[in-house]
Amino acid sequence: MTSKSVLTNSKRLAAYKAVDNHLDSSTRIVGIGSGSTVVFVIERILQRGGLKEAENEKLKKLDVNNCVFIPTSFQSRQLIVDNGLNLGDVDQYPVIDITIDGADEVDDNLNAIKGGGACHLREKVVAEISKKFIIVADYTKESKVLGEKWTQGVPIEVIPFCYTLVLSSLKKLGCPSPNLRMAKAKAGPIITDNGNFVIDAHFGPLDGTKLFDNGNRNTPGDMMKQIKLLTGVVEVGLFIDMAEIVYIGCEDGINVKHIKKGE
Ligand SMILES: O=C[C@H](O)[C@H](O)[C@H](O)COP(=O)(O)O
Repeated sequence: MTSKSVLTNSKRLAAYKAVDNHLDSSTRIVGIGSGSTVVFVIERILQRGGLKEAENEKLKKLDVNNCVFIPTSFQSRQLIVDNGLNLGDVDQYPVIDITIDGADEVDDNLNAIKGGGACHLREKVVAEISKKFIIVADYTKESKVLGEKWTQGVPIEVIPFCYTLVLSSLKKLGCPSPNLRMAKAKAGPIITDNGNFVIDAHFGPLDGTKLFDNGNRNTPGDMMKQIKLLTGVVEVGLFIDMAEIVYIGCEDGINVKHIKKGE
């Protein structure tokens, strides 16, 4: 297997495991995260619903026609609609049974960096109203300290009018070179699903060794609060203490490990 297919396989393994362990006949309202790993969540849901063929497996059936799927981005909405699943929104379903989402980096305490695809605002809303929030990721995402592996920076959604102010506020907060995220096939910055910009701010490993004048430290939780308070910031891609369980597809292409709250 090439390293690319090992990676893809580990995403698939984690996604399948989460769907198999947590979606059953009582599941009704399902939040669908965004990104490349979530594609396999939908794939497994379709297999479990008998809408897509599964390889050599007798799968426990899922009554997908009785489920409603809540998207976290344009991409996840398309996944839901294109596959003929029932689409809902947070205003119709203010409480969600379970949400499965990807992450850019996850630590041992189940804190995560998200927003590599600029979807973290809606992802956070959906996660927050979910009774169960589950993360699925490949082995490259696991780390001891957030910021060790995802070095492109914490994604921060900002109001366009405020981006220069937020850039300078982030420098004052200790980020040497925050970047306005630029689009690849469009001139200028990327625009989120909410019409905003994204700034990526790398503060180094968020290991708690730095003490700010206000008594905060550079822990994921303190950084989340401090960044969120900056004028112009809409949402920060730090998900603190939100996930109940994280599934990580291993590099061997066979096993899936999990990290569970309280274990
Ligand atoms: O904004 C994007 C989301 O937070 C994704 O869930 C995250 O970037 C992980 O994506 P992927 O599964 O493609 O690594």
